[in-house]
Amino acid sequence: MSDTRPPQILPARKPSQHLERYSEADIPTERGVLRTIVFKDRRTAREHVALVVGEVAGQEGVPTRVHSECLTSEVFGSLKCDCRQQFDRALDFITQAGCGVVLYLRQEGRGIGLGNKIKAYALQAKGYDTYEANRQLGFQDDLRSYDVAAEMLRSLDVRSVDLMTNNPLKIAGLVEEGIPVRRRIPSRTEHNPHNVDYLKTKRERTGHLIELFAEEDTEAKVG
Ligand SMILES: Nc1nc2c(ncn2[C@@H]2O[C@H](COP(=O)(O)OP(=O)(O)OP(=O)(O)O)[C@@H](O)[C@H]2O)c(=O)[nH]1
Ligand SMILES: [Zn+2]
Repeated sequence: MSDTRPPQILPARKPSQHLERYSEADIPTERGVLRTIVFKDRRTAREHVALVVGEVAGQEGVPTRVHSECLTSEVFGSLKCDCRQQFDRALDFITQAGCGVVLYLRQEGRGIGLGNKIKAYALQAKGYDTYEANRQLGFQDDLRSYDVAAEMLRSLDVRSVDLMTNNPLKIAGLVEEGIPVRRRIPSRTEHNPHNVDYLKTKRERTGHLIELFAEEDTEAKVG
């Protein structure tokens, strides 16, 4: 039977006046070479980064992670969240596939900033969960937006993405900004005594599609 639905017309988008593609270079890393492209947001002066492997321009279904900065886990080794694991998994994936993009967005603490995230952690130590702590500080649960990510992907001429995430709101956010998401690649997360409540809260309150694995499971599988 023929499809009688009208063709889907996507709104024409003007090139961004806010985002400048500022600099790029190849960086050798322990996983291989990452093409590193820095974008500057003129509104906020924030520098966002695209890490690119292989040829992504004009491609459909490019393996992509849209990652939000988490200094505490990525640099300090905090066990309170799963951000570093997700970031490492994404870099593993694109370097092993020989193709893909990891966007590193400077929206620390789901957009509230580092200082406020640490205030939220202090409240969590008193028993508030991750979202209640944000509310206590006068913030919404999640202040992130995906317009910058969409602009970066358009600048790279990525046509559609296979998105590495467990967060349905992230998929919806990108689609809303005009980036077709062909499918979701689940991001495996191991829990520990410090992050298990955080992960369960994300699953219950914002519908994160998290399958919880104990660290021992992974060790058993890897070992
Ligand atoms: N405000 C606040 N931010 C947190 C907390 N724990 C982690 N974050 C931040 O949450 C963000 C996590 O972002 P993502 O890695 O994109 O994770 P996500 O939205 O859960 O989705 P996926 O990882 O894609 O499944 C980072 O910016 C962290 O700094 C917390 O307890 N409070
Ligand atoms: Zn984190």
